[in-house]
Amino acid sequence: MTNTNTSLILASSSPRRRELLQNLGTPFEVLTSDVDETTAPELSPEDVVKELSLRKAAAVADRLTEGIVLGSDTIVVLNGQILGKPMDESDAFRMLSMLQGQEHTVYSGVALIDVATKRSEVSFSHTQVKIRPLSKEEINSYIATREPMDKAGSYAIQGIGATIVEGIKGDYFTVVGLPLCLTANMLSRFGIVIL
Ligand SMILES: Cc1cn([C@H]2C[C@H](O)[C@@H](COP(=O)(O)OP(=O)(O)OP(=O)(O)O)O2)c(=O)[nH]c1=O
Repeated sequence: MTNTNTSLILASSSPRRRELLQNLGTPFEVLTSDVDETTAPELSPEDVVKELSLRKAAAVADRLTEGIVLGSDTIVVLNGQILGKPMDESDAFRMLSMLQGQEHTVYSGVALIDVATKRSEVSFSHTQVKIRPLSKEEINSYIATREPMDKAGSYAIQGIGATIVEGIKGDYFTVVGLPLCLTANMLSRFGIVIL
């Protein structure tokens, strides 16, 4: 049963998140806002993605009078170090050099805000990803495709980056940027029932 009376708003400029949310088959609008993505250095990875997901949802919810707003955030964590989106090509090279031959964890947060009641819920999911060993030439060729430039950790599992991922433990969609099983579960508590 799909509830079409409750309007869903995706607070994201990420084309990946839009495509991922379309998989659920429920209608939604996209609204974006600029939020400061800096967080306190002592925060754990799960608290970082939860805080930023809520911040993104709240920035859009503040402009509305009703609807359910969804915000999300994705980070890559290697040995306790958080890798966000690369600033430039040399930053992407630095990240991919660190990630190659290693296992890391991708965290994605999900926040929902009911604008009318101000009720909110925030959660996260994490997935382990193993990147195969890469030569400097391979890293440079990958950066030359431009694919790494707007992705957390400087790779995209759903693109050419699929050729550098040896395997994952956990939910694939968490790596791409929106944990769909978790999102559907949360949406059901806000009146948007997918199945
Ligand atoms: C690890 C990984 C990340 N990503 C992307 C998902 C996110 O778009 C991006 C992480 O940056 P985010 O800051 O989470 O999101 P965003 O700035 O792209 O979009 P918005 O804040 O407006 O919602 O990295 C992939 O597409 N594939 C991957 O394999």
